Amino acid sequence: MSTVMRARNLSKWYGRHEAVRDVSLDIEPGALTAVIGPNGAGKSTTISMLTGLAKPDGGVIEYGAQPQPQPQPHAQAPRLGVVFQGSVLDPTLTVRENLSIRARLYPGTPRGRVDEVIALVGAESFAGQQYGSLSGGQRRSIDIARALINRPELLILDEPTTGLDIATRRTLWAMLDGLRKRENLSILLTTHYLEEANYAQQVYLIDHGVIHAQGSAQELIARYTQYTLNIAFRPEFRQEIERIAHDYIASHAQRFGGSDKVSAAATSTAARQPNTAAGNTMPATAAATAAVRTTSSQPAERPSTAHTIPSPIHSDALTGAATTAASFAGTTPSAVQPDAVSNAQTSNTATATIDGNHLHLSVSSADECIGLLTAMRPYLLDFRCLRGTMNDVFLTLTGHNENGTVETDQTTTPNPTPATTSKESRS
Ligand SMILES: Nc1ncnc2c1ncn2[C@@H]1O[C@H](COP(=O)(O)OP(=O)(O)OP(=O)(O)O)[C@@H](O)[C@H]1O
Repeated sequence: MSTVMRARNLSKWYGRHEAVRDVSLDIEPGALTAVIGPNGAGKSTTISMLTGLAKPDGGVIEYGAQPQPQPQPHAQAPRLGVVFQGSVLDPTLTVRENLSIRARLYPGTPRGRVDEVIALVGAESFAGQQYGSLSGGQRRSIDIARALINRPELLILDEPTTGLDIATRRTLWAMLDGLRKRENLSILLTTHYLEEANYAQQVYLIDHGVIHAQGSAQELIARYTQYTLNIAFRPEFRQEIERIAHDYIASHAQRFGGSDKVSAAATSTAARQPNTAAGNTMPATAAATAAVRTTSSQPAERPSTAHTIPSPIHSDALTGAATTAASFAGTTPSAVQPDAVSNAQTSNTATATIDGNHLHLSVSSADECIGLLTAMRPYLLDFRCLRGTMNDVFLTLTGHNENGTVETDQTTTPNPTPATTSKESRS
C-alpha cells in the first residue's frame, strides 16, 4: 500500500510519563485520516512527532518505502502544511496582511497565491477584516489558508474543530473534504469527536497514548459503542481488582461464546463477589453516558508495560468475542438513554489490562459498568468514564472515592446532556 507518511511504534516519554506508546499509523495519498481521542490521549504528541517538532523516544517515521532512523520531515517528508491548536497569526493584522507575510516566508510563492488560498477556504468576504475580529470558525479557515500557502502534499491539523459549535465543525469538515478532493491533498487531523470519523477514510482511536482501534468510520463507530471502564485502584487491593476483572471477562466470554473453562471459572467465582448489594448502584443517567477511563493518580513507572491479567484462566479466554449486530444506528447522542444503551447489542470484545495500579476494562453495557464500579468501590481511588457516541462527542464521567463516598462529575463536551452533574452517596 502506498503511503504519504507512516509511523511505526512511535513512543514518547515526558519525564516518567509515557504520553505515547507504540503508535503506528498510515497516511494514504489523497485520503483524510483522523486520529480521534479524548483530552490527554496523546494526539498532539503524535502530531508533534510526525511534524518533526518532537523527537520520538522509540519507533520510526517512514516516507514512501524508505525507513528513516530519525524523523526527517524537512529532508525527506512530503511538503507539509500544519495547523496547530493555537494560531500563529497576528490578531491585529487583517487576514490578507497575515497571509501575505506568511507567503513571503516561502520564496518563489506566486503573487496570486494569497488570493488563491483565500478563495480555497471561502474567505473572500472577510479577507479585509482583522484576524482577531473573526469568529472561531473563520479564524480556523484562515489558519488553514495559511497552511495551504506552500501547496502542501500533506496537511496536518491538530484539533481544528475543538471549541467550535457543531454546525461550524461540519462546515469546516466539508471544506477540508472539498480541499482534499479538489487539490488531491492528503489530510491528517486529530479530533475529540467520534462523529467526525464519518468524514475520514481511515480512523484511529487513541487513548492513554495507545491506538486502540483503527478502521473505517462504520467499523469503529460500531465497535466503539461499547464502554471502557478504567480505574485507579488502591495498590494493596490488586488481587481483588484482578478477580473482579477476571470474573467479568469470564462471564462475558460465557455469554458471547467463551470456552467451558471460562464458563466454569465464571460460575465458581461469581459467588465470591463482595459489595453487590441491591440498591448499591450508580445513577442511571451517569451510567448511560459512561464508558470508563481512569485519570492517573500516579505517574507510570518506566518501563511500565500494560499486560494481560495473569490468571488461571487461559489468556485466550480473556478475550470474549461477541458477534451480535450493532444496533445504535440512527441513535443521536442526546437520545442515548439508559435503556437504549443497556439494551443495545454491540459487536464487541471484552479485554482487560492492568498497568501499575490502573485497570482498563472493556464493558458491554451501562448496567455492567454499574455493577463493576459497585463491586470495585472499596478498592477504587478514582475513575474516569469515557464513551464515544454515534453522532457526537466523547462523554466522560469522572469520579473519586473518598471516605466511602463515590462522587461523580459528569461532563460532556461540547453538547451537554441535560444532567451535567450528579453526586451519589455510595456509603
Ligand atoms: N510537554 C509536556 N510535558 C509533560 N507532559 C506532557 C507534555 N505534553 C503533553 N504531556 C502529557 O502527555 C499526555 C498526552 O498529551 P497530548 O497533549 O499529546 O494529548 P492530546 O490528546 O493532544 O490532548 P488534548 O486533546 O487535551 O490536546 C498528557 O497526559 C499530557 O499531560
